[in-house]
Amino acid sequence: MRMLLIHSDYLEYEVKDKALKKPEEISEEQKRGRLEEVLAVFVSVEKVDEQNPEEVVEKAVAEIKDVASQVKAQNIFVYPFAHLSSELASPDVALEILKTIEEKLKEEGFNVKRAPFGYYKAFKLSCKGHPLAELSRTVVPGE
Ligand SMILES: Nc1ncnc2c1ncn2[C@@H]1O[C@H](COS(=O)(=O)NC(=O)[C@@H](N)CO)[C@@H](O)[C@H]1O
Repeated sequence: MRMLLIHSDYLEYEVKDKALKKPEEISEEQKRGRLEEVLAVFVSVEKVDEQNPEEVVEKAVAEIKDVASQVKAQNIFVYPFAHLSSELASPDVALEILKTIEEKLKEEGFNVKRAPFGYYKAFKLSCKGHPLAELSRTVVPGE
């Protein structure tokens, strides 16, 4: 799994068209979203993650918690992003992993939104620009 973490003044998105034949079913409310003072986490779930989804979720949540505590972010945006890797996991596996990351972060007390899966989306992001505002993390099962 590859993650790009951007500490931002805000992240907002608007769903446009379907990017998969069968994208995640979403409500009218989920077609737009915005969070302020947010740690935006762009996530590419990779083929290798299919070997042990539970482990990779655990590692990803630990990394996100670590960065969130460093930048003092309580709001987290989990954003599916298929452009950080050329070895993508299947959509079904990727969606399940992203949903579980969202759930675990909520259990940890964070205010979490997850952007809809399988859609082209317009988004606006305002990176804060401090030294820890742009970070990347890679987690894989087994190592
Ligand atoms: N492995 C993945 N990790 C993260 N997001 C994914 C993954 N696979 C699919 N998605 C989601 O599905 C959308 C489309 O995925 S995609 O791989 O780019 N596929 C396409 O664009 C298809 N139109 C052609 O393959 C992405 O924008 C993202 O929302």
